[in-house]
Amino acid sequence: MKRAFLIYNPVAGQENPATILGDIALKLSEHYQLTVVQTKPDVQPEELAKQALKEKADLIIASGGDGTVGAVAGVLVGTGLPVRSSSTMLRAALHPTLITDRTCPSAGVPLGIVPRGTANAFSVALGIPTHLDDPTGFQNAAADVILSGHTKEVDTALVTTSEVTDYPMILLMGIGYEAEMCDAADRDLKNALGPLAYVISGAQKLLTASNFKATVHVDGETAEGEVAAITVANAAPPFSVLAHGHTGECIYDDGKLEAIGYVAEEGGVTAKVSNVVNMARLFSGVMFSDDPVQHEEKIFGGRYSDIKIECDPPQKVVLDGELLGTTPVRARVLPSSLRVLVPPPAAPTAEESAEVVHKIAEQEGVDEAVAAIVVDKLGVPAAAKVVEDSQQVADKPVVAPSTEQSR
Ligand SMILES: Nc1ncnc2c1ncn2[C@@H]1O[C@H](COP(=O)(O)OP(=O)(O)OP(=O)(O)O)[C@@H](O)[C@H]1O
Repeated sequence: MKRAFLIYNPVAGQENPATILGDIALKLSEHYQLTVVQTKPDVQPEELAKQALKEKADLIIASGGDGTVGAVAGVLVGTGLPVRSSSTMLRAALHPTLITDRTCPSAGVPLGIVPRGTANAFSVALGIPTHLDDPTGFQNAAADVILSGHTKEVDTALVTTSEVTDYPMILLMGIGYEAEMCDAADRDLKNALGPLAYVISGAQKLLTASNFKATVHVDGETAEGEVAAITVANAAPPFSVLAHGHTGECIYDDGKLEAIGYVAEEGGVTAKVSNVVNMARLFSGVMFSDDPVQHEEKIFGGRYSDIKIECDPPQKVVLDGELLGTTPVRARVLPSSLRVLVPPPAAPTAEESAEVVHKIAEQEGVDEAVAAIVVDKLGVPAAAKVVEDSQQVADKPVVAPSTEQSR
């Protein structure tokens, strides 16, 4: 029987861990030789995860908030072979400065997650069910994801501040307003209010928020400016609006980090109030509103693999919801470095299958019966991807060689 370790933080979230984890442990024990261990104020998840690896764990499950999940994930990053998949090798070849020894640590021992925290941002970003999705069926849903064995390789990053070197990041780091907000949302406030704690602490911080000068070095280029907040994100749930940048998408498996700065308006008290009100909406308002947030002119940023940020005056850095240290800070992406158990994709419906068969038949000029055999062999998702890729090639504007030459 394979060995699984369940590492849980008893003080995370608002629910009783025994109720949730008892059922899940029972279900997992039917398939794994399961060891359940609990974090303590002086026994951190990293230590327990390292011990589990020493004991030849085939699977490590983290249960708690993003702090616990991130700490266990950090130990699992790169537990596979130095360079594994062809895409990782390709990225290593394209970005030789990314990792100094020119190898990418690859995903190895898979990470299972039983989200029991306040925000569970990593689980939400990856589509892993949380108790907020389904309070009654949560135990079953969480165990089913783990038992499905379906994994996804995701990027992570290493973050270095004045105080720590190469600290693993799974979600995002915040500098400025967001860092102050997370720092102020303490355990008692989170216990009492849940996710609302971040909104309350955010509101408190609005009163004292101030702008700062930032110098940002990204993939060999440098930019400078006055900002109120900077976010560097690897993965982010939809409600972390700023982390999604101006593209509206934070992609956790593209080998890049989404860096985004909130540009502070020049001016006096009115401008400052307008800044902080906008930030409040960006960070928290969307949790309670369906209104789209208009933030296009307020932000700058892009996707990078290596980001260095210096601030004047130095700013707090919050990483994955916990205070990490102060600027200067550097974040480097580690592409495809963590394997996570996620829900398997939903089986395609009969209509979806028929549509793909129809498109392949049309595109390739073959009979639908022949197309159906191809779709059956490839599987519907892979066949749909073939159709999509050929469509993209067909849609690309073609520049005639004669036009090029005549310029
Ligand atoms: N047994 C324990 N007793 C007290 N504190 C603990 C214990 N185990 C872990 N911690 C602390 O819990 C924090 C991590 O909490 P975690 O992120 O898992 O949950 P959360 O704060 O409820 O969730 P979220 O990050 O979503 O707000 C760390 O600061 C860690 O030191």
